[in-house]
Amino acid sequence: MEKNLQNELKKEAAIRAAEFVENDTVVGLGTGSTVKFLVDELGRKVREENLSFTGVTTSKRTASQAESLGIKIVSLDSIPRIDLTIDGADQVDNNFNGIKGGGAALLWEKIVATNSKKNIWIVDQSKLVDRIGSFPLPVEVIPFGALHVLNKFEELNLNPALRLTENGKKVMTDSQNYIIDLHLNQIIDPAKLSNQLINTVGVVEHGLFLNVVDKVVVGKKGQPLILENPDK
Ligand SMILES: O=C[C@H](O)[C@H](O)[C@H](O)COP(=O)(O)O
Repeated sequence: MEKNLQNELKKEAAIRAAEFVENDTVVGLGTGSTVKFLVDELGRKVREENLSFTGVTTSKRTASQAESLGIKIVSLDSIPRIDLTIDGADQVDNNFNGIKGGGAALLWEKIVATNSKKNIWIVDQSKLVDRIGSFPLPVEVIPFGALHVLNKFEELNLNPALRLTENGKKVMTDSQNYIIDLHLNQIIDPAKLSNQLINTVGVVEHGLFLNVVDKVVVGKKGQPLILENPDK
């Protein structure tokens, strides 16, 4: 999909999802280019429509954008619950399984998501797929011994690659860990892979988000589509 159109559709989904944010609630704010549009829109609503909510963020990037727009941000441990989290995703299948972490924020995103009463994802239509996996699956690993974890993944034919910045430095997450991307093409059994990964010593978390999302707002030509997860 052409970049400008994709951005337009991301923005459309984000603006539609912002309507789900209610006054006096605690809202988890995800990370990424789609969420950036969401945070802009929520900032506008705070300024122009007196929207009042408390935000919990899933990355330092989102926290600084939100605060610069006048959105009140608190730490996760200072609140008893999150009412709703809105986040992006890299791919979503028909069973509402998703891959997240393209922006290296998967660990905080999963912690915030699993402590939220409701989760909404905002995506453009190009991210809806029959089977997830053509987007590389991010795995967050502890730096100590990371190359041994990489070798184990290699032996399991998971096609791992340590994520590097454009300057060739290792990407560091907000928790100071590394990211290994698994180039799998397709994931036949997401639950099995999820168990396998999380049981590998050195792995902190992975980007398979299974049975997490309640609603997906899809930006598509015409008007956004809202998909409800029947299993939630
Ligand atoms: O780590 C990043 C997150 O999981 C993002 O939500 C995901 O990568 C989607 O990002 P974007 O909205 O930039 O496509």
